[in-house]
Amino acid sequence: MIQLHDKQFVPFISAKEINFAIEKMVSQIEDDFFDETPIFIGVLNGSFMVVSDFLKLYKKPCEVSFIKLASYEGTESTESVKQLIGLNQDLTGRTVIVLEDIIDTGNTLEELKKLFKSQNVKHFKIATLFFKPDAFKKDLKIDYVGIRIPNKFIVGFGLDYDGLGRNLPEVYQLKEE
Ligand SMILES: O=P(O)(O)OC[C@H]1O[C@H](OP(=O)(O)OP(=O)(O)O)[C@H](O)[C@@H]1O
Ligand SMILES: Nc1nc2[nH]cnc2c(=O)[nH]1
Repeated sequence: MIQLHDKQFVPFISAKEINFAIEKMVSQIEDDFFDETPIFIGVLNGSFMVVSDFLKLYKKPCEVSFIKLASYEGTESTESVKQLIGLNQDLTGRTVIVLEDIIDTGNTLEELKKLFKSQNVKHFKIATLFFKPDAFKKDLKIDYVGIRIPNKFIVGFGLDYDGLGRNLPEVYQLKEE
């Protein structure tokens, strides 16, 4: 068990399971886009670890860039997604694959779809390491999912609780009171 600020968390997903899920996503995307040079877009802050591990395993030509969006405060979604750093690159005609650490309510995903709609890309795909199907409220497609998880707050592997926990190499779940 670990303590971050006022809350306790229990081990949930090991580093090995995470690596296995990322390997699976890499091989699906390599197969689907073997004749393209995709540009992977990480959504900061949370995605930095999944982007890093994903790219180390991706063996075909590719590019990477980041945008910064945020909606979560404490352990709750705020419903309003703020764009803190935008796109600074022409994506016309490109294959764009967004890499997310987690899709929860889908508010961030909806904002991402809006953001990229006007960009005239060739393909636009969404890949997420973690997905909470029971929290997802949108009628939007998610193209690649690493691990489906229950609707409970998690930390580690890039995900934080009020700033702490992003550096943990495995994932922990909020302990029931
Ligand atoms: O589906 P949603 O309910 O929108 O949740 C998903 C978003 O929540 C997290 O970001 P957060 O807003 O916590 O910002 P951070 O990445 O800087 O921690 C995560 O990185 C996703 O972008
Ligand atoms: N740390 C963290 N951030 C999130 N953003 C959306 N869902 C979550 C979650 O379960 N944990």
